[in-house]
Amino acid sequence: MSITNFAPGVHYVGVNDRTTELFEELWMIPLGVTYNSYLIVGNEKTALIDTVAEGFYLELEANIKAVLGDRRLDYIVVNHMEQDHSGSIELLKKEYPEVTIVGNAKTADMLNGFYGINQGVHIVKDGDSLDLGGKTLTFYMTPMLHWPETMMTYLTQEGVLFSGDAFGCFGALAGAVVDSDLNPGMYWMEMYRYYAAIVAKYGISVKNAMKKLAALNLQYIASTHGPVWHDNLQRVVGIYADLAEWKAEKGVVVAYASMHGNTAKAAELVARRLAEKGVKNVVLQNLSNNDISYVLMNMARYNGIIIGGTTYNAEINPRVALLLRALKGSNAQNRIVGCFGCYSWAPGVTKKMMTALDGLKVTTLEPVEFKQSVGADDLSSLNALADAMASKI
Ligand SMILES: Cc1cc2nc3c(=O)[nH]c(=O)nc-3n(C[C@H](O)[C@H](O)[C@H](O)COP(=O)(O)O)c2cc1C
Repeated sequence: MSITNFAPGVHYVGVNDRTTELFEELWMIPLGVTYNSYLIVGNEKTALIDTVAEGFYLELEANIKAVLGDRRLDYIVVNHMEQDHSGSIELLKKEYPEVTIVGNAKTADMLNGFYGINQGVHIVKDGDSLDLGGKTLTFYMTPMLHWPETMMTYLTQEGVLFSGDAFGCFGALAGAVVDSDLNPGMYWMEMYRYYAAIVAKYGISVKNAMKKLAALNLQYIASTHGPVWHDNLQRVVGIYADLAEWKAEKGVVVAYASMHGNTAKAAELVARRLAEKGVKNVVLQNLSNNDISYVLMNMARYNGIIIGGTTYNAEINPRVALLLRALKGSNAQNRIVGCFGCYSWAPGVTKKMMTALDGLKVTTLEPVEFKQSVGADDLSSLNALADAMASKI
């Protein structure tokens, strides 16, 4: 077998994207991203598991043909309809007009809605199988991971779980595909960041999927983004399980936005006090030059969060507001949360900040608000905030 033919009859035919700046036009991907696609060659039939973003079609087609030669492509299995995975279906149908697309009823609705495809679609439901001749694919519905139609496909004979976006991570591949053939070190934080940005809201769906698939004999987890996991399979499952429970290490993320330096100064003072109280994992992040996914990554990793914001035209600083919305949207829980804010003529920003997090299952600390710059009294309040955080995490 070769480095891309990682199990009998299982071929990696995906692509690297090292040119897109923002994944989903939202999240920075300086280490790139992969769009994974897998070709299963059975004794009678062949099946492609997910495709790639449209812009990478020609590379996918070449990868497929390098394996199939003139052989037919019989099925395209669609685990996830997001365009970075479904984007090449239309072009593949032109190349292989007899191909059947396999998905669930929700997939069929999206195939029609996004691409006008409503012929040659085979609908599957939970537990259905497809026999390729010596290769059996079984389909498990795993909705809201992270769209309604997401499902996973299990190849029984080789124990490969094609998991869709679940267990995925940012980071392009450098030649090797399976973790046994590479140093996985760069992918761990990219996995936290991917989860925090894309999956965090759906921790329940992660837990439901894990319960449903618990009895499967997993030799490989082949997601749509990042390496295929084999040697580190249990570690990857453990990371996703911990993140789904919002389990965290002891540490504090201090994230702030400052226009003219006063809030920034307060953030540095809070970080210093946390360190003086023995907190070793302190991360200080300026929201003006940190992609928000890196802040969310640290908030998924550590159990303490302190957010500093200025008043901006009677509202929360827009960058802080965005972070608060993302944190609320990810259904963050099991966290100790504090905030500090500043103003020049109208107090009240910290009340707005804490209200933005209403409903989250988090422990909140007494907020600190100061006028214009940090005075002696403000410093003791900021120290008290840091002391309270240090004692609770
Ligand atoms: C564009 C702009 C809008 C502001 N709007 C308000 C406001 O509506 N109410 C208020 O009390 N202060 C307002 N301020 C003042 C700041 O909130 C205040 O000076 C704060 O200390 C700024 O912190 P910084 O030095 O970290 O930027 C505004 C400042 C700027 C630059």
